[in-house]
Formats: sequence, C-alpha cells, structure tokens
Amino acid sequence: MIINKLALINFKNHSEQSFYFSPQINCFVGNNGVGKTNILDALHYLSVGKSFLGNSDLNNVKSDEDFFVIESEIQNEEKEDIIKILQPKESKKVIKKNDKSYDRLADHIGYLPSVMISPYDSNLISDSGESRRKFLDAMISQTDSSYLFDLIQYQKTIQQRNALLKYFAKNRTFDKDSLEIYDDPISNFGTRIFEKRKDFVEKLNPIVQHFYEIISGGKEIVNVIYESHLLDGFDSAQPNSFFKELLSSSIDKDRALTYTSKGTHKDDLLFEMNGNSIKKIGSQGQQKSFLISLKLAQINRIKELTGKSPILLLDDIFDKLDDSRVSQLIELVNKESFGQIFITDTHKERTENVVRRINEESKVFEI
Ligand SMILES: Nc1ncnc2c1ncn2[C@@H]1O[C@H](COP(=O)(O)OP(=O)(O)OP(=O)(O)O)[C@@H](O)[C@H]1O
Repeated sequence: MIINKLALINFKNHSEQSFYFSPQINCFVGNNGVGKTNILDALHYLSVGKSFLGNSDLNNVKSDEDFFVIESEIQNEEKEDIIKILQPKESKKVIKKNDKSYDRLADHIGYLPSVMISPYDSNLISDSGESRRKFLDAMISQTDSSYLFDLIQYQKTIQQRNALLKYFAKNRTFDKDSLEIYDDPISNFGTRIFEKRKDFVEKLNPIVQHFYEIISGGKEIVNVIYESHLLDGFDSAQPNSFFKELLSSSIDKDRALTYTSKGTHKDDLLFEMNGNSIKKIGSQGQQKSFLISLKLAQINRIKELTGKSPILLLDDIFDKLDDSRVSQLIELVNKESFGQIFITDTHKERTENVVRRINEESKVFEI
C-alpha cells in the first residue's frame, strides 16, 4: 500500500494542505509547532480512523472551524482507492472508501496497516498496563479482524458483569446464577484473546531482541514477556474451563471490589533489560532503542501475517539517539526494506544527510 496523495482541510493547524508523496521516503521538516506531527497523525487516522495522541476527534477540528477532512489516494496493488475521513463538529465521523461509507470502523482496520514511532512511545514504558494492552491489541487487530471482534465482545460483557456487581452492592443483594450467565461468553472470548496474545508476544520477542541487538551493538539483552492471570494453570486441552474457574474462584473478591478482578482485561507486558525492568534501569537512549526495536518487530510481524508492508511513521526519531545508534537504525531501515516511510524532524540538514545515506527515492517537505 502506497499513499500517493494526502489532502487536509481544517485538520488541527492545517487549513488546506496537499502533499504528493514519494513511494519510499517522505520527510516533513520545520520548526517546533508548525504541524509536522499533525501530518503523521492524519496518516494515522487513515490507517485506524483515529488520532494516535488519543485526542477526541472534535479536538482535531481546526479552532473556529466546523469540520475537518482527511482525503487520500492510496495505491492498492493495481488500483487506486480514495479514503476520505470527514468529521463535522455537529455529527458523527464518516469514513469512506471509494465513496462508500463503512458501517463500522472495525471494518477499515487492517486495510492500511501502520506503525508509528514517536516520543509518546515512552508512555508504553512509564504508564499503567492499560496502555501496553492497548498497544498489544492495536498490533494484533491490524493483522486479525476476528481478534478485534472478540475484544469488543469481551469488553462489553465485562462491563455488563461489572454493572451487575455494582447493582448487587448498591441494593445489598446477590444472585450467583445471574452473575454466572456471563461466565461462558467471557471465557470464550477471553480465552481466544489470551491464546492470540500469548502466541503474538512469543513470536514478537525474538524479533525485538534481534533489532535491539543491531541498534545497540549487542550491548544489552532485552525481553518482552506476556503477563496474564491465565498463564498459571492454563490447559490447552480444556481452554475455556480454566477461565471459568478463575471467575468463580474470585467471586467474593469481585463482590467486594464491585468489578471483575481476574481476566485478560488485566493482562500486561513486561519489558526487561538484562533481567531487570527497563523502566527502572534503562537510560533514555536505551529505552528509546528498545521502543524502536519493539516497533520494528511490529512491522515485521504485520508484514509476515498480512503480506502488506505497513506505512512507517517516524516522529522526532533522531532525538536522544547517539550518532552510532542513528547509523545502525538507518542501516536497518535500508536492509529490511520497510514500506513507505514518513519522517518528521526539526533539523533539515540532519534529515537530508540521513536520507542521502538511506539511498532511496525521497521527498522533503518544508512545513
Ligand atoms: N484543533 C486545532 N486547531 C488549531 N491548531 C491546532 C489544533 N490542534 C493542534 N493545533 C496546533 O498544532 C501545533 C502543533 O503541531 P505539531 O505537534 O504537529 O507540531 P510539530 O511541528 O510536530 O512540532 P514539534 O517539532 O515541536 O514536535 C500547535 O501549534 C497547536 O496549537
């Protein structure tokens, strides 16, 4: 998939902008705050229908305007598709492919896979498990639409179970049978989610290690470890029954807490360097190298599973990396022949130097 053209109207600080892209490398250079990251965010919208910054859609409408439009021409093998996202201030967001609206956003996920590497990635290390779960879910969803369906159903059912637990607490009543109605759907959806997450992380980890070794010159060993309540005692011969046991053994605790305390909604990823938490012992540069390795491994898995090269969005990537790590990274990008790449940087000369070394067709846009 190659994005040939991007046109923005009233998207964040961009009133009207069009770009005709190189199929290989595209750089946006300019001072702080001119809207370089916003362009990557628009490309992220094209991929997954929302901002990578987690902003609400309405916040992305340019101040004092009534709507935004992101429109693009995308080379999809032999044909060109038009993807259009329209967000009016007064009504729902519409995503169209070749003039036909999608019924559900989920149907668009996977069409144009993307991987973003940005300064905000450090939140993956510093934040709570929720942001790592979201990252894992977004990664698997881009390669497996049934995963996204299971995830949506699982989350809905957990919400219903939690609402019932709260109802019981509020009305000082309890009915075990009504609570157990949720055991089957939760364990069915949840077990599938668990198995896919476990498998995905097991295959991702050696690739992360491989990339980290290249970027760091083999200085440290990193590990991505999947953590789940389901790991201890899970029996693949009877997959669902273990989840059900987990739910029933925590009923008393759940009643006291008024929410479901055990399940895949509590999963996490552990990031380690030389056997210790990378959050505790990793320097900023080491953490950044780890996150880049994680994202490059994500590209690798998406390519392997879907046959599509995701677009690579690199926001301020060169910041905080020393020269040798930048060189290793460039060599890697060169060797691995990633798909179409979009880079932002405040230093025009640095970007131009880097791009020259990559030796691919490129365009530099001054914003
Ligand atoms: N809804 C909006 N309406 C108008 N302007 C907006 C809106 N949302 C964000 N902006 C503006 O976008 C600018 C930030 O853009 P962006 O983060 O893309 O900059 P950047 O060029 O990547 O900067 P840096 O080099 O600092 O990362 C800010 O000036 C901000 O005020």
